Amino acid sequence: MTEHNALRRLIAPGQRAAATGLVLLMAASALTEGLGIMLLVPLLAALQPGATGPVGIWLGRLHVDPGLGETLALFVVLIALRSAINVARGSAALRFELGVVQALRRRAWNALLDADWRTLSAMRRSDSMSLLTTEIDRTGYGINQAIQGLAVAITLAGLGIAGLAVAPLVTLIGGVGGLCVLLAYRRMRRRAAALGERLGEAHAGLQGSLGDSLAAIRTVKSLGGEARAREGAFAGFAALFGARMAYQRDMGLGQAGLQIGGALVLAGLDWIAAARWHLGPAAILPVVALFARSLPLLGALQESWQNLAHARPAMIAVFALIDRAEAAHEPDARDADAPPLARELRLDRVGVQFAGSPVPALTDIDLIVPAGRMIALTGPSGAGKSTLADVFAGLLSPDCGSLTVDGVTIDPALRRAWRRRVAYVHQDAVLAADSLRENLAWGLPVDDLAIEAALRAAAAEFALDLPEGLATRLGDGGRVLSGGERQRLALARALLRDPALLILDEATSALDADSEARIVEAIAGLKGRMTIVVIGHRGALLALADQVVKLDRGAIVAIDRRTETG
Ligand SMILES: Nc1ncnc2c1ncn2[C@@H]1O[C@H](COP(=O)(O)OP(=O)(O)OP(=O)(O)O)[C@@H](O)[C@H]1O
Repeated sequence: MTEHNALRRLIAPGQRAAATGLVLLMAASALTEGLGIMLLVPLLAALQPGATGPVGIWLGRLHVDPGLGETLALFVVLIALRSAINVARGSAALRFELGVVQALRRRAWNALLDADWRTLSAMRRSDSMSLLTTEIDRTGYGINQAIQGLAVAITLAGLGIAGLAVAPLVTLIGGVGGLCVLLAYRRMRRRAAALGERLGEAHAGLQGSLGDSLAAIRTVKSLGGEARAREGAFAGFAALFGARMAYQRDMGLGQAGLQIGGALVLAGLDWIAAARWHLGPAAILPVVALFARSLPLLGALQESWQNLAHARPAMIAVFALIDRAEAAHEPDARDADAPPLARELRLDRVGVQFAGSPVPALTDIDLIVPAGRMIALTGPSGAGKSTLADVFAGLLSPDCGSLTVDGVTIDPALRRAWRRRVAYVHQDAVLAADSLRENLAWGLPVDDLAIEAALRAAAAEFALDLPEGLATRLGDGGRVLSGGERQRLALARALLRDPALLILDEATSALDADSEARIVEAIAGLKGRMTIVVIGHRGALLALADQVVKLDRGAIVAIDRRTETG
């Protein structure tokens, strides 16, 4: 993807008007700058009568002969106007940049939230984090540099026009020289892109290493893994340091070359203009002013372009994430309604194979779960229990075969609607750094009475005794709960959704005997009110099930029917 393509994708149609306004402000600023340089001619003429130049000749033809006072006053007005335009340009540029970044973040986050589970589960969390945070920030920086580069290019064009009026030949030579310099720096911009890629990798690596260590900080400490965690993070810090320094060195060298080369060209041109062409001060001084102003601008243009090239890999990576997630978009299903699970849940010849895996996770699964019954999935680790539960939950669409509810196939258009009827309690109950009430309601409009009833049904009454009740803050920095307490809260959260299908993945794995007995009792109370799928090896839960389905290597190897399920 070229800079141009990346930028075109960045500027959403809604932001085109803002972009046009910004370019107009830049043009106005450049115009005042060019006029300022042109004013040097009447100023010099007022100071030294008889000094002319093309501008002086034009003014003569127009019968305009401003005096010193008028010229100086015009100067001040022009500078004041330019300052006002630049203030407006600065805030318009920032608003535009932040608008683009915000739109990009929203789009990327929406794309991730709406992507199907198979795609999401194959993504590395730290990569997505790095893209959503640092890489989008770098993209914003790239936009900022593109804006600055454009402003500089427009100013240079304004100065060029003024130069053509003041000293056409010298300006033409200078302009061609400037273009050659920009072309000569192409290799440097390519290097900047390569270093930008290195910086992106360093960011992602560091985020991965820090994220992994922080997520497992308990294990790190209990297994004495601090040295390993330190080494991993320090290697990430060093990679980041190296990538930043290498780029800075390149930038410094590039700018030094440009300044030295520019000074040589300026000196040469001035010498030719004075010694060979015998031009007077009215012609030479504006040219000197023009070059003295243009040279740093040329440097700034090259710098912005180089910075843009450096940020380009981040833009490409962000768009790759968006494209991947958008390609896996699940249909909205806001208006769709899934069957209520009044009769049965059925799997017909279901098969699942994950990308990159040589063997299928599930093969030829035929299973019927009558509504209101409870089945347990058992089998050795890796047998496919969680994968099968994901298919039941409508998280994973099978590669072959079908999931039907009351005879209706849950196709991609119905998958989200079906998930609204399902509550899934996972092995690791996730609690956010928020109040107990928010953690349970999770956006659902439920009152405190409903929350208390769900807590009781999930054998989680302990939560009602917390000093601040439902307002107690949990999670990071909040109240620390035991694994068993967290799982019971997760069950309460699931029950609040009044699901037609409740799936419990190793829901009692973190519980002590007493808590397990309480949760088993809670689940026994739920039997008949909803259809329940449990994954687990524990005897007490298995004893509750109407069917125990044993899986091995992705296939059903035995079904033990405890009650009449037909
Ligand atoms: N997102 C994924 N990508 C690739 N392979 C996967 C993915 N999820 C699961 N698998 C593979 O599919 C197989 C079944 O995994 P699954 O998690 O369903 O087993 P399980 O019976 O639930 O195991 P456990 O009891 O250890 O949780 C395993 O070989 C696993 O490595």
